Order: sequence, then structure tokens, then C-alpha cells
Amino acid sequence: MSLTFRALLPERSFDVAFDLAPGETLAVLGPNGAGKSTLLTLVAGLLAPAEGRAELDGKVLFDVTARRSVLTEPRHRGVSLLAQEALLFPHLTALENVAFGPRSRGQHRAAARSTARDWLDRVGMGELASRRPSQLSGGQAQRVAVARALAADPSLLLLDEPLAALDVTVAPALRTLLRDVLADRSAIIVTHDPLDAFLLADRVLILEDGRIVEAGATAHVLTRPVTPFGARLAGLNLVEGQATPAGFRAANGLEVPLAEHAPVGARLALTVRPADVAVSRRAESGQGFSSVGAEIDDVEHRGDHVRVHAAGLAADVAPAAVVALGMAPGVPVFLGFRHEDATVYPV
Ligand SMILES: Nc1ncnc2c1ncn2[C@@H]1O[C@H](COP(=O)(O)OP(=O)(O)OP(=O)(O)O)[C@@H](O)[C@H]1O
Repeated sequence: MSLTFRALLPERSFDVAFDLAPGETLAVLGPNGAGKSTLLTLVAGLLAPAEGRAELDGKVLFDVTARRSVLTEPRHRGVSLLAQEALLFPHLTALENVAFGPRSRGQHRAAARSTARDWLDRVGMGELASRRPSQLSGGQAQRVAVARALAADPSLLLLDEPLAALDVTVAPALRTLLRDVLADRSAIIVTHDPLDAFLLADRVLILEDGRIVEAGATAHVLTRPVTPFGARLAGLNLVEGQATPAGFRAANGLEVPLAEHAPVGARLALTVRPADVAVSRRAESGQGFSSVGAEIDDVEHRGDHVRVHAAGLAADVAPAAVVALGMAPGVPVFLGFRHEDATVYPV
């Protein structure tokens, strides 16, 4: 199956277009209010765009212009939605919940129950098939919900933060299950968790204010982010700057020679891992090393290290170094890194 999607919804400042290749899993990320849920509900048919067109495997999901409005009913779209909460029918058993989809698509009772049993086995819930949702844990109920979504044999699976409501002890096993069922399936997963994007998605779409600000193969976005959100996702410092005759120069005064020529004035991005940024009390720029001076904005404890923020950069240092250098907000320091640890690329 393949999806083409373009939709405009001015009252939510939503204007998004993308395609999905057969078997591809797309992760949609972005800050709160970016339009992630809006995208899913438009595909699922719970919301109509002001304008746009979407096709799934040649079937029109919606086709809306100023003059006509074609909207396929949600249940005829070939799309299943897996939400944050399992949302099972409370009065039905796990088996009956999963059989509901095949049954309403016209399968006979026995065939629908057999399909349901197969899916419950696949998600590791075969033995609890006769339980009602109130007798299941959150993780077990979500497994049943996965089985229910897939038993309907959707062309496209939509996942809305499917692991967000689960305990951290249960989420990894369900993530593994999703990785397995998504492997050869077309899916769109909305998530706040970068790990879901790393482990489940082939491609990433980052939305901000109802627009796509970054898109590409997951590995590409994680190594060459161009937005602050993308950089946070990738766990990298992102410094924007431009090409000068001397190399890369950022607004904070940071200068780095360029390995490859870039036309003067070209917009560039520099990324460097916080673990590769060193903090010192004296300027140490020189051979193969650049630094920039600033007062510390914030010092944040993070498990086995401390993250120091200054000059728009984050540096991860050992707790002992924080004490030795007397690092605290307002203290002047220099943050620097070796050129070989930084990546500079055009934006
Ligand atoms: N039911 C609604 N009616 C009107 N506007 C809405 C409605 N739901 C969301 N919006 C608006 O649409 C925009 C996109 O919201 P949406 O819920 O799609 O964002 P999101 O990326 O899913 O956010 P979150 O991460 O908080 O779930 C926001 O400006 C929001 O205020």
C-alpha cells in the first residue's frame, strides 16, 4: 500500500503534504500543538480538511476543494488506529474484542474467532483470551489492542503514542512487539519518544506550528538535524552560522575552519555531541580546537554526569569537574571542542 496526503486546515494553521511508500513506517514528531494528532485524525477520517486530497492504495480517503467534498467514511478507509489507551469494549472478552473487526467486515463467527485467536497468539495473549479488559493489566490490554488493530487487516496502521500510557517496565516488551508487527507494514506513528523513532521508523517527519520543518530517513535526520527540535531528538548541539572566508562563524562568536569549501554567506549548521564539548576556565582555542566564552546559564544533574549550558551549547562533564572548576550559573567559562568531533553542513 502507498499513501499520498496533502491537507490544509487554516483554523489549526495546518498545511502538510507527504507520501508514504509501501511497507514504510513514518514517525511524526514535534512539540505540543504542532499538529501531530491533527494529521492522524485527518487520515483516520475523524476530521475533514478545508482543502486537500489523500489516497491510500488508489482509494480516495478525501478529496476536498472549494467546489466539492469527497470524504470516505472512517470504517471504509482500510485504516486502523492504535491509541495511547487500549480502549477495548469492557463487556467483551479479549477474544471477542479482537474478533469484532473481522466480524464487522463480514467474516463468519467461527472464522472471525479463529483470526482473533491467531492474532492473540502472535501478541502473546493467547492464554488470556477469555478475560475481560478489567481483568487485564495496562500492558496486556495494549497487546490485545494491537491484535485488534491488526485483525482488521488494515492497509495502514496509525499509532498515537502507543507506549505513552505504559509503565517503563512494560514498554520495552511492547516496543519489541511493535517492531515485529511493523516490519513489513505501512504505518504512521505519532510519538514524543525519540526511541520509538529510532527503533520503529524508517523515516521521520518533524512538525512545528502545523508545518513540516524537517523530514528524511531516520538515520539522516539523526546525524544532520537542521532544527533545534531535530537536534534535541538526535542528542546533539546544533549551532547555526554562516560561511566566512575563515570558515564557519556563529552569532555567538564561535569559529571553526571548514574541511570543504562553502560559498561565503552560505547558511551552515554545526553539530557536536555534548559529551565532546569540554568546559574550562581559560580560552583554549588553537590547533584543531575551537572554543567560545560565556557565562554558564544552567547546570543540570543527569545521572552519572552534569550538563552545563552556556553560549547556546550543552557540555556533559563529570560531577568532579563541576566541583573542581566551581561551575555554577553566572560563572564565566569557555566551551570548546575538537574540530574532528564537529560536523558542519549546509542548511
Ligand atoms: N478539537 C480542536 N479544535 C480546534 N483546534 C484544535 C483542536 N484540537 C487541536 N487544535 C489545535 O490544532 C493545533 C494542532 O494540535 P494537535 O493536537 O494536532 O497537536 P499535537 O502535535 O498532537 O500536540 P500534542 O503533542 O500536545 O498532542 C493546535 O494549535 C491546537 O490548539
